[in-house]
Amino acid sequence: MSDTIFALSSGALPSGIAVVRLSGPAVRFVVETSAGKLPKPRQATLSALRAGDGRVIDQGLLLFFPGPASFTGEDVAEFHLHGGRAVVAAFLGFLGDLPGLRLAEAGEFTRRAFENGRIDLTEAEGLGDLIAAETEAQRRQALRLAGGAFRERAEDWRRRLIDLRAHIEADLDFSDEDDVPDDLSHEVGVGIANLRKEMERELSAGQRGERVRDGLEVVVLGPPNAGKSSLVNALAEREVAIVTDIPGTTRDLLEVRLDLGGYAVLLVDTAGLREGGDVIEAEGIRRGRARATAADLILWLDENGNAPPQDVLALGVPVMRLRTKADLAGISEGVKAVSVRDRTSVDRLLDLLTREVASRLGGESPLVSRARQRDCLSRAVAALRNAEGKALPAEVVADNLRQAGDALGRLTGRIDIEEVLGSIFSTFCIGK
Ligand SMILES: Nc1nc2c(c(=O)[nH]1)N(C=O)[C@@H](CNc1ccc(C(=O)N[C@@H](CCC(=O)O)C(=O)O)cc1)CN2
Ligand SMILES: Nc1nc2c(ncn2[C@@H]2O[C@H](COP(=O)(O)OP(=O)(O)OP(=O)(O)O)[C@@H](O)[C@H]2O)c(=O)[nH]1
Repeated sequence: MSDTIFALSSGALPSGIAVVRLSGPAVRFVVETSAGKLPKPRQATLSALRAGDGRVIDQGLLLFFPGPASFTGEDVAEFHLHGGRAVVAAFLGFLGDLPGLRLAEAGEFTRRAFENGRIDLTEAEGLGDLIAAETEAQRRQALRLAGGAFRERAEDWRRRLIDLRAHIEADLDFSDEDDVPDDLSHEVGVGIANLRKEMERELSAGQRGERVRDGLEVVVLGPPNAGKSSLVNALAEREVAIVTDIPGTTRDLLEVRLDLGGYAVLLVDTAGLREGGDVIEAEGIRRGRARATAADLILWLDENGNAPPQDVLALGVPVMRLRTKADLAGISEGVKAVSVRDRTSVDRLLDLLTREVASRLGGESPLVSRARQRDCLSRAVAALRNAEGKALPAEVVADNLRQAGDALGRLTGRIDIEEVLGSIFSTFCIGK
């Protein structure tokens, strides 16, 4: 029999209310011990909540969700206590002393929901993302995933794969007659190609999905003293980076998270690019370049409005050029100018960046939003491609369709994923 797990599911103490959640076979016993009796299922009930020795810990609301129609599929209870440290400590102490009860690990409630078939792995990932979401686009995307949009899609694909395999079986049965198989194999070929195209569309939308989830990476590059750190501070509206008039001040990479119009952006300040300087600075420059290689956008800053050097352009990353310290010189043509001494110019730049980010990441929330999902779907697509070759033996086609189905099975967690579960759920909060 599994343990009964419990955790403080609400946030930092003290708080107005604190929610302690439990799941498992001992829940009925715990509720009866603490509240005296089981309340009506799913109805908030006010009760004196007692410790094992009968002393009242708090007056709180209690909810009981009998399994299997609960979030985890097991009996679940929630105690809504006053969010004082001593209240919560006393209550958790009471629970910890009961036999068969232990504190939940990170994500363990959701893991049980998954293991009991209440949700699939993409929904679990969506719930994790929903709790981690910091921007509107992240929230929308996570809610769609948590609501089962990807699961439904994957289930539809899987049903169609099974149908196609059934057609092929029929094809094999007809193999001694010459007229029927042609029609069937044409139908099967079209079915496979359609599936593959739909999956490819989701994969390509998923590039956006991963950027929405992880944040679009914008790396600030430019010569020493160009005003990079000053601009990063101005964009972030706080003093995150050290600013001095000494060239070579910034040595390590500095990351700032921005919310631009509901999209997460990771702004990375780097060491000014130059020859010479000490080993620390040189390492900083190396890191800046390396980071820029994988960036989504480079902001190239130069106080004279000069273009970036060839090796920066050669990275193949889109570059936005900015002339800094615009308060010091006249208007320059062609290059956008900004001064941290002129808030209007910084706000204009923020608007410009927001439009750029929105145009890249906007649109309906994609289903694919992390590498694991992309890998599974890519494998399914690869298997379908292998099934599409001309004049392949039916057995080979069928085997590739089976492999595509297995890849979808790993996506939704239906098969063979024990080793990835730990890494997925360990990033969750305790109590989720
Ligand atoms: N107090 C509280 N608020 C919460 C949660 C919770 O567990 N407790 N949630 C937790 O994540 C979210 C809501 N999600 C939930 C999802 C499923 C079930 C549940 O019991 N499902 C049953 C019955 C559904 C029904 O009555 O229609 C089921 O799926 O069979 C409960 C909450 C957000 N807010
Ligand atoms: N007048 C004026 N001075 C600025 C502006 N932006 C930055 N500065 C000054 O330029 C100097 C260098 O600024 P930083 O932001 O440290 O430049 P950086 O590019 O990060 O420098 P490194 O770390 O050396 O690469 C500081 O003295 C800033 O106060 C601006 O818009 N106008």
